[in-house]
Amino acid sequence: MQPTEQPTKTESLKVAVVGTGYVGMGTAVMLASLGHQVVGIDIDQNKIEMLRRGELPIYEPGLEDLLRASQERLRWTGDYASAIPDADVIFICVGTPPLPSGQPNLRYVAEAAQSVARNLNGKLQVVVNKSTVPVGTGDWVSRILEDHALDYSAGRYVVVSNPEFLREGTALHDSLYPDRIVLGSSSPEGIERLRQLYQPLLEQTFTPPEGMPRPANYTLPELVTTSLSSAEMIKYAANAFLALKISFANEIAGLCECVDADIEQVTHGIGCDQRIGHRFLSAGAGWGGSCFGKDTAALINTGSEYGYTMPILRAAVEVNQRQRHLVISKLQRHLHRLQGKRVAVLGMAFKPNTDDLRDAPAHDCIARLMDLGAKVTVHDPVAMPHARREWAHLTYDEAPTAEAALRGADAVILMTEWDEYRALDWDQAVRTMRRRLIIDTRNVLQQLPQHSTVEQVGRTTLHNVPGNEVLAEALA
Ligand SMILES: NC(=O)c1ccc[n+]([C@@H]2O[C@H](COP(=O)([O-])OP(=O)(O)OC[C@H]3O[C@@H](n4cnc5c(N)ncnc54)[C@H](O)[C@@H]3O)[C@@H](O)[C@H]2O)c1
Ligand SMILES: O=c1ccn([C@@H]2O[C@H](COP(=O)(O)OP(=O)(O)O[C@H]3O[C@H](CO)[C@@H](O)[C@H](O)[C@H]3O)[C@@H](O)[C@H]2O)c(=O)[nH]1
Repeated sequence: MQPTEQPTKTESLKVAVVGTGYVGMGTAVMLASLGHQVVGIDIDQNKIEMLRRGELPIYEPGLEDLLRASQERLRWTGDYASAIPDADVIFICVGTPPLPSGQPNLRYVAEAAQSVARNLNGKLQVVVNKSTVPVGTGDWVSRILEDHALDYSAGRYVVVSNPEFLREGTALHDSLYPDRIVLGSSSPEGIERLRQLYQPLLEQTFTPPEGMPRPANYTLPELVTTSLSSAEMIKYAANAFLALKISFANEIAGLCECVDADIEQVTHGIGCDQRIGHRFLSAGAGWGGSCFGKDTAALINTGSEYGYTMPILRAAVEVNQRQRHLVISKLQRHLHRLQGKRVAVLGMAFKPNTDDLRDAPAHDCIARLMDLGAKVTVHDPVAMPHARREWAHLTYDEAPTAEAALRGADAVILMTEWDEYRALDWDQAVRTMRRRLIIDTRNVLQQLPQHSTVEQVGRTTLHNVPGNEVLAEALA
């Protein structure tokens, strides 16, 4: 490493981001917002065309405006040769979806690394792995670079693991205001270059983009530097712990239902202990999304490779599966046989503010309702078009609004806590239902609609306001 090759502290760096999914988009827009010159690369030409038009291929509130605002420092391409040779730092942000075995599919990482390798420029370039990958993958990526670089000279490029902790729906916010930045590498030069890249974040010297102010109580992020393998492990351990925390709340919620305690009161009470904290203790239909299921499976699988069992993590997964089934049990408790019953499902995305359907609890719920012969009507504020493609194997009717979904229904299952559903005039909406039964799997409803029965998670009370004859009949 020649000292002259290291960009100066204040210099804006040239960055290539490989993969323009949630993480690639978040990373690219964040780095452009910090003043770096960024090129995003994807093999999906449709995505590139959309991005060039200033349109987002993903749903993320507020991101489209910020994408347009940083347009002059951002460009998009499908051509590695036009992006990699110039880059000081290259981020690999491609998907690592689960294989049936639980192992993540590393095919996209391998292909991306090979394409990067063929376009390296022979000077010091830092290849950063941001995809979530099993421990040891960073070393493997180094070998791929060695094997495929046209002009390999040892030490000219280095690999750093920089795991990503953003959440979907708040990708850019989480990228700009992180709790920590983890950098794992055996290369001091690699760490130093990334420290320079992230300097505006670490010291919060950038001007917050419009519409995304710095949170009032925000404290500067910690820079955590580790070995490559520790950084890779930090990512999995963090997700596993969060999943575990939710599963723990769900397990306690089930017991609350047995003993007539209220999970909302219980989690508030335990969360006040700063050692525990309030976050990620919301009981509900269980966790889903593209990460928790995939990453817990991958960690358990890594354990198996070493003959090491992970009983706590296995239990967290088991509790999560049970939680999804409980939704239907609650419905059956009231409606018994579901054959021919009309059930409205509000919310398909795995959580609000995203159209991502990966491992969404709503999927299992709809599939089970279909198996049991129920007629399903769904509504989601943004995910329905996506579901037409992704969930073509499921049979359901779409409703244009939540109110329309409830009309004539024997029950409604609130699966995703979109604000729109919180704001719904429930009193009015339930009047159009055949039976006023609400399965609120996210404990959203604060006030009970008139003459209705509301089942929540971790709360035993059956809210049956007298006067609803149809409901009384159904319960008889
Ligand atoms: N989604 C999240 O919230 C999140 C958060 C933290 C970490 N992660 C991890 O980050 C990684 C990416 O996740 P994501 O949700 O952004 O994935 P994604 O599936 O949304 O996007 C991946 C993108 O990579 C592109 N791609 C695939 N192979 C390519 C190649 N050879 N060259 C260029 N582009 C290629 C795809 O076309 C796609 O656009 C995963 O490992 C994931 O576990 C995801
Ligand atoms: O108290 C809670 C919090 C979340 N969830 C559910 O947990 C899942 C995941 O939610 P969240 O963590 O907000 O979404 P993701 O975008 O999947 O983000 C997780 O996964 C990412 C990918 O690895 C990480 O980067 C993030 O740090 C990690 O929070 C969703 O189904 C939520 O409904 C609950 O049931 N209860």
